[in-house]
Amino acid sequence: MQEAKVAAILGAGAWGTTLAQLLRSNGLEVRQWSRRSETSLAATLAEADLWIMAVSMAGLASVADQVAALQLGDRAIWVSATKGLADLGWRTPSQVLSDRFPLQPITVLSGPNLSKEISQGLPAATVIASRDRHAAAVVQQAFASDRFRVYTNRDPLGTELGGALKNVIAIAVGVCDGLCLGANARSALVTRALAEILRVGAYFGARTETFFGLSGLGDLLATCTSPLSRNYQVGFRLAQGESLAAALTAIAATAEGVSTARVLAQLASREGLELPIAACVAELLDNRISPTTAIERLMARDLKAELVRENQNVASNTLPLAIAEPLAMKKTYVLDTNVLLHDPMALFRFEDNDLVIPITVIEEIDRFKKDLNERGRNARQISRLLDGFRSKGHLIEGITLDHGGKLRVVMLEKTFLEQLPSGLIANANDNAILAVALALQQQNGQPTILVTKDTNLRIKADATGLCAEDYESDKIDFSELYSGTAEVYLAPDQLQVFRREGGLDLSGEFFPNQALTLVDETNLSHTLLGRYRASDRRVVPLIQPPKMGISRIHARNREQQFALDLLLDDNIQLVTLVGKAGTGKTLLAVAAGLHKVADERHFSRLLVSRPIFPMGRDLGFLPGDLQEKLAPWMQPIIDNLDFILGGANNNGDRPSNKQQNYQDLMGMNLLQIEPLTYIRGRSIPRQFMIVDEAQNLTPHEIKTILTRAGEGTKIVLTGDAYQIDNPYVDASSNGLTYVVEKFKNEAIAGHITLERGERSPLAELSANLL
Ligand SMILES: NC(=O)C1=CN([C@@H]2O[C@H](COP(=O)(O)OP(=O)(O)OC[C@H]3O[C@@H](n4cnc5c(N)ncnc54)[C@H](O)[C@@H]3O)[C@@H](O)[C@H]2O)C=CC1
Ligand SMILES: O=C(CO)COP(=O)(O)O
Repeated sequence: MQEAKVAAILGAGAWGTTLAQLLRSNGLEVRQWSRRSETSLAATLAEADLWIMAVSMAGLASVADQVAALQLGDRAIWVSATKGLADLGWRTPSQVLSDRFPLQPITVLSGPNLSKEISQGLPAATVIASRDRHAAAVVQQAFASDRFRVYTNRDPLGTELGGALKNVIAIAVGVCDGLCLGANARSALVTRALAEILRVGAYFGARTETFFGLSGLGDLLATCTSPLSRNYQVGFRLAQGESLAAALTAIAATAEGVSTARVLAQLASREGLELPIAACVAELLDNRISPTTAIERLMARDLKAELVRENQNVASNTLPLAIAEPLAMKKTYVLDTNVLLHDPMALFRFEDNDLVIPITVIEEIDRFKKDLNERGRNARQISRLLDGFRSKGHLIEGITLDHGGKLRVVMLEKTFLEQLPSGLIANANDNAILAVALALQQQNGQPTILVTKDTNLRIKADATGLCAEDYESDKIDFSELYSGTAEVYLAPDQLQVFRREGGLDLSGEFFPNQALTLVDETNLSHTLLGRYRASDRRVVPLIQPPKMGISRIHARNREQQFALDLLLDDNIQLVTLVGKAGTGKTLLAVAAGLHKVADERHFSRLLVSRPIFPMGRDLGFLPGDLQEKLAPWMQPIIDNLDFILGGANNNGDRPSNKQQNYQDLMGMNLLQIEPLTYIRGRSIPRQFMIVDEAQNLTPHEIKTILTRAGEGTKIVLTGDAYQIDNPYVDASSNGLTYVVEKFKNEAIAGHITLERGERSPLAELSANLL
């Protein structure tokens, strides 16, 4: 891990100065700039490892523009320490930065951090949030000390929203305290404010959990309970009868809540979000209501329930009980054919909401019921389920599902089609489904949502004013996918113990078989590699491949070493390798499989398979026998086998005497290469099975394969979640992603995400850019 040595801080107010103090005491060279300083912006930023933005929101975009104009390259890591929300486009500070510096790593620093306490040396904790784990770790190291505890987080958006929104609430609480309304009122205000913050977070797509962390609840508590908060002081002074201008002059510093309240009021009125506290604060700041009226208005709101389940289609069982306004009404979800064909159990995943299946969907499902593939099986399962429901009543009238929602089949009426915009052809099935959903929306008192995996139908729905959603109940947040690796910082003597004793007890929280890089905390370039053994909570060394390599293949980077370790361990029955093209995932899997089958004879056969989805345009009719027809799809596997068996070394050089070829191995029954379709339905004992391109499978299809594993079989799933040819899955909903998440707690499974391309600089750049 790179270590930050020089930091440039933009902004010389209370926060910028405190951050400079923290970094200097950690031994970093710190340069500070403000709009009034003599040193130039360019000189401040040049060669610095960290660029820290600590100016007020009002100045952030213009300072960022000045930096961008300097064109200083994209090496430095940005740290955004500003807490606010831009009035144009409701952008957060880090989003304003990433608009201008798309190639630079961007991190957010936010938490309960009243600068005065920190500058006095009192203990505090904060969060460094970033999608870029490496950048977050560098910034974490730079700031962390025995009085400033730094946590990382992967939700910069939620982290920033928590920091920006609590400023508005601090003004409200300042008013409440200024009016001497007591502790009960203050607690009620802060708690209901959290509901408001959650609502804004949900609107922007931030993670709910983040708002219960340091940058959310933590900062809310700090700012709403300390008179050191400038925002709180503004509210307090307003309650005393001071004007806003007088209050701001008195505090002589930035109170971001003033502009953020106005931005939120705008957001609430334009987007229909219910943000009563922010709206009252905005009116109060603009002198449109008095402090007393603001409080009265909040108290006089409609009576309602406190806790509600978020009624959402999206993995709702994983959402905590959210403190949110009741969504009062049930929703009607109209299901498209592809949703049911993708997951017949979708019928049970919409909680107590009502479900509608247009008759066109039933007709479409009927067409697939004879298919001998996954889709056919799902079609038959839906028919069986619906047939079973008939015992509960007439489907046309609606039957009540176990969760309390109603399910009904709706006929297509002529009048429905007549309501479609004239540009849409009335006899297309998609449009018939759209017509039913639109008609229900008009008839229904409750919100109506079309659920479809067809992007174009969602666009059409949008264009006709109908709300549409993807079906997401089996989606995993791909950006949050478990990587299988972690870094652990240890004292030098612990590393010595690990080396000497072949293992070390570890106290942290790790997943079984997680690959660990043990870093010497006194010398970050000194590292050792190991794997976490959950049974006795120890990190143990990786399996050492023979000097000759595995089928003459050598790991070229750390992730490949981790992958080989999992592939070579016979106790691990399921290995998942995710990585873009050129990271070596298939090559390593095939090399390990050949080694295990041909050299160690641990498995009776290497079975390599991939689902058949044409890349790009379908090749159409192909001449030849079955093997010849399938050759284009299986060729990438054959290329890997040729590479290994041809004896090529990692540099592509081949020795003159050619080794066995893959046909010899097939002749000896040690190797089988088959499309996945032929493998279903079999039991697969004592085989080393590789399913390549597993990202093209649905979760259900992968389940079918894994449940076929016989005694002594090892299954390796490889794939690239960004290269999906199956139109009904995406990076988050495909079977490979699903398996990685579902198996991460299991001792018989291991996963590695390979990031580094090893094919060629061109292949690496193309995989990243295109
Ligand atoms: N003071 C604190 O305890 C903390 C503050 N923050 C955030 O850090 C940011 C800065 O806060 P403070 O340093 O406390 O405020 P401050 O009022 O003490 O300093 C503001 C800084 O921003 C600069 N600035 C303001 N308007 C500008 C413009 N139009 N163009 C260029 N520069 C401009 C000022 O020159 C000054 O350097 C705010 O977003 C605040 O919410 C975050 C955590 C803690
Ligand atoms: O963000 C802060 C504490 O975390 C500082 O709050 P004030 O800007 O209200 O002083």
